[in-house]
Amino acid sequence: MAYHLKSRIELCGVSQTFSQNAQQVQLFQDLTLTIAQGHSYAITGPSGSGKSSLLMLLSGLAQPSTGQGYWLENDSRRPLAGLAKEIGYIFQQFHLLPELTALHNVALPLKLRGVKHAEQLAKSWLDKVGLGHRLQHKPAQLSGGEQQRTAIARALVFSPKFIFADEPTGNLDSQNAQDIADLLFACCEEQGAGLVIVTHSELLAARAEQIFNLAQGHCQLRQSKLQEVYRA
Ligand SMILES: Nc1ncnc2c1ncn2[C@@H]1O[C@H](COP(=O)(O)OP(=O)(O)OP(=O)(O)O)[C@@H](O)[C@H]1O
Repeated sequence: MAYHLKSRIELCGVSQTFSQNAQQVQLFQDLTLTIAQGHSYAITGPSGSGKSSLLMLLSGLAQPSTGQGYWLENDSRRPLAGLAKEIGYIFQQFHLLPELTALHNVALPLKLRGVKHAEQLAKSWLDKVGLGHRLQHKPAQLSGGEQQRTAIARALVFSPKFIFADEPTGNLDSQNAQDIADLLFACCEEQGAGLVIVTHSELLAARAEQIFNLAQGHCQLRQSKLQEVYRA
């Protein structure tokens, strides 16, 4: 795939500060990072170092305290907030809609995009994540791992350009974890999605083309199998 055809996400000189108990906590400062469609990335680091917060910034779901995030496509450079319809996000806490069945949770992003046969497609994705027998169950009637797999099906069902996954295998046994990792990396390799995974699992991180480590406010490239280097 040619360099200029890929969408990219750039964070330029980004800082994130939170107010906690009347104190300012700075998670990271002057962070610059680029990710590209069709490639896979893992973010590792100690608990509380800001990995989930960084994922929210990269996806445009949160705004940095200072600095800018951009979405570059062809010759255009747009604010990251405009990326919302193009991304699949797997939240650490799943965020399934409690009143909807698994089938309707997964069909919802398709319906919002006006896709025909949304429920049929949603069913095929629930089959892929091994939940073909849980279509009519609501989130409260599903185990933690089943909720996680439903959330993964919901994030992948509309072939997003970028997939952001916060601890996507955290609640799964080793066989399910491997199956879900296979599915995520297949979306990256076969459908050309960009994939960013936050994980404590070295096994999962090792499958990504680049591994970043976030610690004490700094994000360092730990390992790279990429030929092309993207710079913000
Ligand atoms: N909206 C917010 N308001 C205030 N503090 C926040 C907010 N979001 C995150 N934080 C704080 O930022 C720090 C980093 O949180 P974050 O969830 O990004 O870390 P993490 O590296 O993903 O952790 P873990 O590996 O335990 O999931 C935590 O101390 C958290 O309390």
